[in-house]
Amino acid sequence: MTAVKAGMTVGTMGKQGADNESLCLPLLAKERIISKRFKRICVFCGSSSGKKDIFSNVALSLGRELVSRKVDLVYGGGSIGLMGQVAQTVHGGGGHVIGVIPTALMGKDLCGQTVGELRTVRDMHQRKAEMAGLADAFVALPGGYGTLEELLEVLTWSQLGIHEKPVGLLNVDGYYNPLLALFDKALEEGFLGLSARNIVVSAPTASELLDKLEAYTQIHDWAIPKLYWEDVKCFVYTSTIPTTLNQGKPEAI
Ligand SMILES: C/C(=C\CNc1ncnc2c1ncn2[C@@H]1O[C@H](COP(=O)(O)O)[C@@H](O)[C@H]1O)CO
Repeated sequence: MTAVKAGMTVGTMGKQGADNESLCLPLLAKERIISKRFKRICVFCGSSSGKKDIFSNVALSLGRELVSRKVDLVYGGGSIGLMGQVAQTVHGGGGHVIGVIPTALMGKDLCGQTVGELRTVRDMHQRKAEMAGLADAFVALPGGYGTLEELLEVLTWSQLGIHEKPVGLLNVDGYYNPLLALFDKALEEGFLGLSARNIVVSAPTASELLDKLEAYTQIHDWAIPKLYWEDVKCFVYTSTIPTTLNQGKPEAI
């Protein structure tokens, strides 16, 4: 049997085989769509909800989309703002949620009531390494400094060849247009190469963005020898952080 294709369903493949796509199509609306590529996606997003309803609406739709594609959520562990809305939607829909939170941010006053599996880490650096190592792709919803910092780090690491995981901007109501314009300016002024500019995938809706991320392949115009990055452990990853589920035993990812 060939690989599962985007939009193909497990039930469909079982009944008819993967090669007959035309017979599969009528079943798409009824059955769950399975992501062929991603087991977990890391979502960076605001610890606030923003002023417009559309930010929350798209956060909820991203959560539902992850559930329907059977993709687990990795995120910053808080239950406040858009972070909480995505996490509660995935958890409430039966999806698996992994929150990664520094000890200092734990506690209901700062991060709210968390859902799913919680991994506590030392600091913000360890958190980003943990989140990045766990995920197969990254999505940034609207957010502030924290979101932008997380986004720019995974973009930079992709540019340097440390990982090849797709990175997507959920450009809700044009929120990221100024940042995309700045990336275009950086390309125009010679601070970004074309292949680096093309790392950024963006779309206005969750389903469109996830479809684009599924189809993404990275094109390098130059290569850094892999060996050079051997010491960067976080993308070649085995977690040893005690979790609420493994009760302190190291867990191979
Ligand atoms: C100090 C404040 C809230 C702290 N609560 C947070 N809980 C969990 N994770 C957080 C929190 N604040 C930031 N993060 C991480 O950064 C991203 C959101 O930051 P933004 O500045 O709101 O965009 C998010 O992805 C988290 O990983 C009160 O300000």
